Amino acid sequence: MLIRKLFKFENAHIVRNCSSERCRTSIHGHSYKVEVLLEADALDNGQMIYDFGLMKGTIRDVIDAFDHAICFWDKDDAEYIRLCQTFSARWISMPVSPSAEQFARVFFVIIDQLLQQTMMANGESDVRLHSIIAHETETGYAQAFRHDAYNPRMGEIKLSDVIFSAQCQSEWHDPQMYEKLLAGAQFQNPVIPQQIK
Ligand SMILES: Nc1nc2c(c(=O)[nH]1)N=C([C@H](O)[C@H](O)COP(=O)(O)OP(=O)(O)OP(=O)(O)O)CN2
Repeated sequence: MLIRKLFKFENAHIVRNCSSERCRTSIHGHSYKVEVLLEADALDNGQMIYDFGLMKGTIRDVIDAFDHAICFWDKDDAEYIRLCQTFSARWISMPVSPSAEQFARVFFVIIDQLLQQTMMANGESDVRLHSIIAHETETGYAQAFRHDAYNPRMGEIKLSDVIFSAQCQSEWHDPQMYEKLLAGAQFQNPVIPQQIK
């Protein structure tokens, strides 16, 4: 079974080398919608795949870091990158260009690792990330599945190569969250008392 939770953020970018002239030559923004799809073959103690409320912890934090931020490809022009970092407190450096396709892949890799390092505490047995859908506009989206996220032909995404500005990190519930993710630390879901056994 699949469940889906929708997140939203506003973000600015430029996508180098693409066919659409406006897109490759001018900084512009989108109201993104990101769908996180989880799957499992069993239910937890609340008879859910994964409580939607749990997705409002580290998963929401990491997506919300992109809100009101500018994203750039770390291979972009050095002067452009310097100016982004100078004039925007909120920026994210990515190892791939910020197309809808790559946003979907980047979110997949980060959220997949977050889930792997999360200590489940309510009977979730095999919850796993199914896919990420990144809607760039009302009419266009990209959906990344596991084989896309880790496909070297689409560019390797190492977690350590996704860099969040200090301002982006400061608004997380735990500003050290990404450092902990990189270090392999565990994230503990809340343990709740069972009302009916
Ligand atoms: N496959 C992709 N194609 C395009 C992407 C992308 O990320 N993946 N991105 C862009 C631009 O960012 C552009 O702003 C969005 O393109 P488009 O859908 O053409 O935007 P419109 O606002 O013109 O959409 P309409 O709903 O058709 O008016 C380009 N392509």
